[in-house]
Amino acid sequence: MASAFRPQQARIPPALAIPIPLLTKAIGNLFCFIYRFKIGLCQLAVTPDKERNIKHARKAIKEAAQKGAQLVVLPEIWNSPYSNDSFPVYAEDIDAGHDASPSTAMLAEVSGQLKITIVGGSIPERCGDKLYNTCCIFGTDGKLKAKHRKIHLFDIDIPGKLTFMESKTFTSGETPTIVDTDVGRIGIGICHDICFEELAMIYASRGAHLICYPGAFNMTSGPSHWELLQRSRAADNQLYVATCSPARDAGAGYIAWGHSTLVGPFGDVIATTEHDEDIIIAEIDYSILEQRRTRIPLAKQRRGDLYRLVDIRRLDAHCRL
Ligand SMILES: O=C(O)CCC(=O)C(=O)O
Repeated sequence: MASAFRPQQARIPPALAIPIPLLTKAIGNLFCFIYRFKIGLCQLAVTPDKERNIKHARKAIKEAAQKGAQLVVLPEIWNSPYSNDSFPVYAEDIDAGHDASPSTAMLAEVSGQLKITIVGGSIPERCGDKLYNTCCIFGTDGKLKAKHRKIHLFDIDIPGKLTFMESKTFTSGETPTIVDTDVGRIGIGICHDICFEELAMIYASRGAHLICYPGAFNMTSGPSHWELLQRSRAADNQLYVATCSPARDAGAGYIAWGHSTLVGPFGDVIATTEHDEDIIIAEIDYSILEQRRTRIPLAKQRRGDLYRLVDIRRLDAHCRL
């Protein structure tokens, strides 16, 4: 989709056109992350066979890396069917080591082996007597960099259409998560977390370049809200937004909408897909963030004298703030 802001329409003096990208690249290098890279969004078919799901995800991650992706994102709940009956059965104790968590063991192994960053979708996590919907982020050294537990659980009741109560099994996470990686500063949300703009605003105020939302929207809210919310979070906050959904299985109890997408800081859809299995490979260029923020300086224009976002709790920050 074409961006609404075409370079030839810009009113920036020509003399500034070269220094801004150069300057921002230099700043990027200073903070030791890659400024321009490919992202891979693996829209995976998920089955009741956990072992198969893990093997299948591994294969997709390798394929994305072979196609040049330095950051790979997986879907929400990719190792288990999306159902309250399945979550306790498929849950893994992530903190108890690789034997107790074959799904994250695979992510650790493959991220280190391929030297890529992985935003590992989400899996049901068991911690004591609680279950969480948890995303693990792995660095290029294969180490777990951060863990995000879904903050806003998906409880919905639309009579005749969809009733789902995630809170029947999951406990909500208590901390927003922002992490410094080799591919920039990334804020993490899981699916319904995307509906809450305050979370995205906090990430933007803490310098996020990109927000990744593994998500499994459905046939009710998917058509009306999925793309709208991604574009809104990106345009409001002048950053990249990446989403990754499971592929649609029309026979499943919960039918995912699909349509994994990368949105740019202009609110423009850079790459997307339909509902079948797919691997999207697309380019991210952080110099565009500076361009956007310089041309429309929302941060400077914000009226802190009239309204203000209050950051009540400290972020679960795995970055240099
Ligand atoms: O917010 C929505 O409409 C969908 C959210 C969802 O499917 C989820 O959080 O799993």
